[in-house]
Amino acid sequence: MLAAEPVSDGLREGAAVESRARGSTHRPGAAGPDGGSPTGCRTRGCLLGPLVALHFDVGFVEVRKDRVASSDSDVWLQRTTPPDYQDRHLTLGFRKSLVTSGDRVLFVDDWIETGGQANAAHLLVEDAEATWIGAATVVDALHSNQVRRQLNVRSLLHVREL
Ligand SMILES: O=P(O)(O)OC[C@H]1O[C@H](OP(=O)(O)OP(=O)(O)O)[C@H](O)[C@@H]1O
Repeated sequence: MLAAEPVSDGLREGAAVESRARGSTHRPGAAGPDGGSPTGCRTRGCLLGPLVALHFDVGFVEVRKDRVASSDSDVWLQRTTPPDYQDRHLTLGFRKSLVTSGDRVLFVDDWIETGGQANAAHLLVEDAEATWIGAATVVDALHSNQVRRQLNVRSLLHVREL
């Protein structure tokens, strides 16, 4: 869906600035059309996710990173990532009640590099017995084609274009 949109100069420039800010190897942060629920990793993913959700008039669910246990009694689904681009093992999660078996989920983020966070989100969607549509990112910096295929990643730009 995002890949069908023309890439504006502003978007390309924004991604390039982000790339420079993080160094040449890194980047800038989940979501669903057609009745699906966009999900988004804070913080950048949480800027993009709601915009995509508004565009498709569907719900948005934030994927929280390393959530601090709160006082509420809600049940959370949580998964720990494999090492991400910063070699971190992050615990990602969302309230169980927010994603259910009838939902179709598109993961929206600004950047994907190892695919660690998107992979954890994929497992969370499976835990919720919902359907994973794929991952839509602004920049694809994946090194592995296997991850791209497995998670059905679609991006506006490849990191080589920055
Ligand atoms: O493919 P991976 O290796 O998992 O990396 C991708 C993630 O890394 C960045 O988020 P970051 O953790 O830097 O936080 P941010 O969302 O606050 O930018 C990016 O926004 C993705 O969420």
